[in-house]
Amino acid sequence: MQIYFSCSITGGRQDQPIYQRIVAHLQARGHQVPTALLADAQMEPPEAQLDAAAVYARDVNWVKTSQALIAEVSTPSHGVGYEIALAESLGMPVLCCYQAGRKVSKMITGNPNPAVMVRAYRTPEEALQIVDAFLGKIG
Ligand SMILES: O=c1[nH]c(=O)n([C@H]2C[C@H](O)[C@@H](COP(=O)(O)O)O2)cc1CO
Repeated sequence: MQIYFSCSITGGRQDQPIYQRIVAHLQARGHQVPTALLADAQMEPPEAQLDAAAVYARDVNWVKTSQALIAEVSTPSHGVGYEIALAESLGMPVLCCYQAGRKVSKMITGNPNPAVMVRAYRTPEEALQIVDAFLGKIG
């Protein structure tokens, strides 16, 4: 399926290695990830060439054409929060995962919607297990 992977850019890139692990895991399972480039360590130079309106239109279209959204929310990000709310409003299944011990907005952790799964992980391997559990639930 097509899965929108959402991760912090402007909010900070310190969690980039886990973004890449999650995207590689999804692709290895045969899923299409239109935002795969955003998980890349070298993401910033090409992406920075695009103007804001082009990024917004592209990403909203990618969310709308995806069957699920997976967000890594350890680092607070306006864009990630927006994308989560957009996917939720479209009735899509959403996974928000984050490293245990990180401070995550109560607007994420307090969401009672059963279609929005919020999970903490302790290791990258556990993050991938959570991704698999989410995929198993929606698949
Ligand atoms: O250059 C960009 N390209 C892009 O696709 N985004 C989208 C995808 C990410 O999941 C999310 C990151 O938002 P933020 O930049 O507020 O951390 O927004 C965000 C930016 C920069 O704001």
